[in-house]
Amino acid sequence: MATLTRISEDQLRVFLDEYSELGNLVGFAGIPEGSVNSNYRVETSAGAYFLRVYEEQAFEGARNEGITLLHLSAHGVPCEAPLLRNDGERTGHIAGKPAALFAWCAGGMRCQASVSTADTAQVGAALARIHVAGSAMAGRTGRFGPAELRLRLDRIAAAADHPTLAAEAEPLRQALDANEARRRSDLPKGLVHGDLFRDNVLWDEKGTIVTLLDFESACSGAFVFDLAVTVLSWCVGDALSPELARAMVSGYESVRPLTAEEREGLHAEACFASLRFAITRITDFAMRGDEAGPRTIKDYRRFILRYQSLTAMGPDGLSRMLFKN
Ligand SMILES: Nc1ncnc2c1ncn2[C@@H]1O[C@H](COP(=O)(O)OP(=O)(O)OP(=O)(O)O)[C@@H](O)[C@H]1O
Ligand SMILES: N[C@@H](CCO)C(=O)O
Repeated sequence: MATLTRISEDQLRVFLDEYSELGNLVGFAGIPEGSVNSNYRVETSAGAYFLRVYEEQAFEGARNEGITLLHLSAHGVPCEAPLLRNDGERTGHIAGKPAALFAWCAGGMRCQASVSTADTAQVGAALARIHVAGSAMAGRTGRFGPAELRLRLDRIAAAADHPTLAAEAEPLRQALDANEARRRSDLPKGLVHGDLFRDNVLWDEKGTIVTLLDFESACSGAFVFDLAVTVLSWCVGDALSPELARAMVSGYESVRPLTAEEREGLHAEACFASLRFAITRITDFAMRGDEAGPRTIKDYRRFILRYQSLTAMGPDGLSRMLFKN
């Protein structure tokens, strides 16, 4: 989340000493994007780097992200593994927190207005590549399952200083409970990214994906849940765009065709994804103060609207929108 952990130059020098061939430290600055971790751009005489200080994960969780990235990048997924340290690890510590250093990836993010069907097709195909490449990996259990979301709802309901937010808790809880009863348990599962939003994909000037970012939420889950997250984050301007969403699904299926069960299960997974992000945006953005300095605030109400529009559309409406047959 921007720069919750402030690091000193001395701490950074000690951290960088654990790597070879990084040259001398030239400068560093916090990055305002991101909601969870403290991120820095670090410049040395050898080049630019991205430093991620993990705010919500113990060392093993952070290390696991590095191992996942190493596996995926070796299997054709456009992503960067953290740099190798002198101790043979890819994760270390700074300011008492787990931390990893990545090559700085030049590339731009898409704003929603500029997203094209060619883009969503590419993102869909890249997501499917993660699913295919990660199918052999034993992903860890996710941190945003229904049980964890209910705990967050308890915190929201108890937020006496945020009465408007507290009032959102009960309807969200009822929606979550009703939707849980509809989710299929027989969907194909494996490693999912879990958070492939527009700010987690960098593009070059020719319109090709440079890298996928932020595998911190990567875990074991239903592939079609991940597809639902990605459709909802890339294909909604004022409303879900049939063209963008169809292109994303067909890009996905060009690499990994969906099963009949996945097509049927997509609506309940999309509703769950909408509730997941509505709830975490309340706890991670709306309920947080400005202790992390300037940062992007993401509006939870946009995901409540997505949930309402999916409910109005129903499973058949979503299928008609996404699938030709
Ligand atoms: N290797 C990299 N090179 C260049 N920029 C990067 C790199 N990794 C991340 N960034 C930039 O930093 C931003 C925040 O990174 P990231 O998404 O990993 O943070 P986060 O705190 O986990 O945020 P969130 O979970 O909200 O996506 C990205 O949106 C991107 O702009
Ligand atoms: N990508 C998430 C934040 C990090 O999980 C969101 O847009 O709510």
